[in-house]
Amino acid sequence: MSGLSVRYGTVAAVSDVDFEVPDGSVLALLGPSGCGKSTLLRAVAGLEVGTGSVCWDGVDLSGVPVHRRGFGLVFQDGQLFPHRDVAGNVAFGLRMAGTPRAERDARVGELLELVGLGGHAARRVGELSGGERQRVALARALAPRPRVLLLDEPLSALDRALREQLAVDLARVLRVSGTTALVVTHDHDEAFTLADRVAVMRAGRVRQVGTPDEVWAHPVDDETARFLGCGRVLDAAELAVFGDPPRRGRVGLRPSALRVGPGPVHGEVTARVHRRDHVLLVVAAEGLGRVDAVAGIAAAPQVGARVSLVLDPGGVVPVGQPSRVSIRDRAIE
Ligand SMILES: Nc1ncnc2c1ncn2[C@@H]1O[C@H](COP(=O)(O)OP(=O)(O)OP(=O)(O)O)[C@@H](O)[C@H]1O
Repeated sequence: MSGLSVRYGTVAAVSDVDFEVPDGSVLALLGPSGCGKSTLLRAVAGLEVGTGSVCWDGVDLSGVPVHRRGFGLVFQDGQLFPHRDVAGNVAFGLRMAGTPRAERDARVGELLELVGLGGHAARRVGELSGGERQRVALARALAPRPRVLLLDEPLSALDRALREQLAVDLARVLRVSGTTALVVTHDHDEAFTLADRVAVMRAGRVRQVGTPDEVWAHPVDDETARFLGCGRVLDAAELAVFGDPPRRGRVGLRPSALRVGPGPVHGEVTARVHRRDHVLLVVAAEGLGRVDAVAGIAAAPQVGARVSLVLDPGGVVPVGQPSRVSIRDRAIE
């Protein structure tokens, strides 16, 4: 994509986006609701017309209609054909392409195995669970061996536990099949599970592109850090209350950066919520203001309790464009 922009009337849904998706890799478009992810995906598919260009292997696709791009699409709700069984759905693209029957049947069997639905070929799609339906939608999209698979929030209609399981399965299926894919999601855990690289979007623009580790270790600005789950972004110098040597620049505090324990900072618990394996507290901390902190479930303090906080340096991430000096320092290290 280069200089890709899409407008709806006065709304600039996508603005001047440039990036490449290397062959065989998975890129996640990650960002809050309304930031332009789906519009960008639809422009790649050819469903929206914008300015700038979308190229495949150096060839501009602007005159190429949706069905001739060779791209597969998977949407949030699968959109299966209700009157066909599972095999009939998966075989659809192959039948349209005139693939001979024996080859079609073999490919359908192979894909159902790949998505964990071996033995379900003859089931009616109306009898499938939401997770099974999305697996069928994925197998159907992969069957004609698309050049690129475009997935728009493929798991968001499912409940959380199923979503996590299916994200791991989907990541495996994409790797095993060597599929080049663009995945839209608003869930950073999902993006980090699925993708080799993540493009973080905000207000129509791509703010940061990198591997999950790079993006997670060094968000490019305060809003990106907050979006990725840093409960608080502050000047590094403010952490001097923990007795650390003063640091420079901005830092983000991940949810686990502060924990209840014998530390130098004191405060009062103003809210608490149970997570799976810990309790997340909101603490009005002296010298720091409102911060998140974690406590073990067994001894988690109640709202109103006085607590002390310990800083885990592993939960503190630098925020902002890496400076030239720090890049050189790192290279020297
Ligand atoms: N058909 C349309 N007509 C007018 N405005 C639109 C249309 N589709 C999207 N928009 C606007 O374009 C912007 C980007 O929308 P888009 O659906 O791409 O965002 P998104 O990041 O995919 O959001 P979500 O995660 O909620 O699906 C939003 O401001 C939205 O209101």
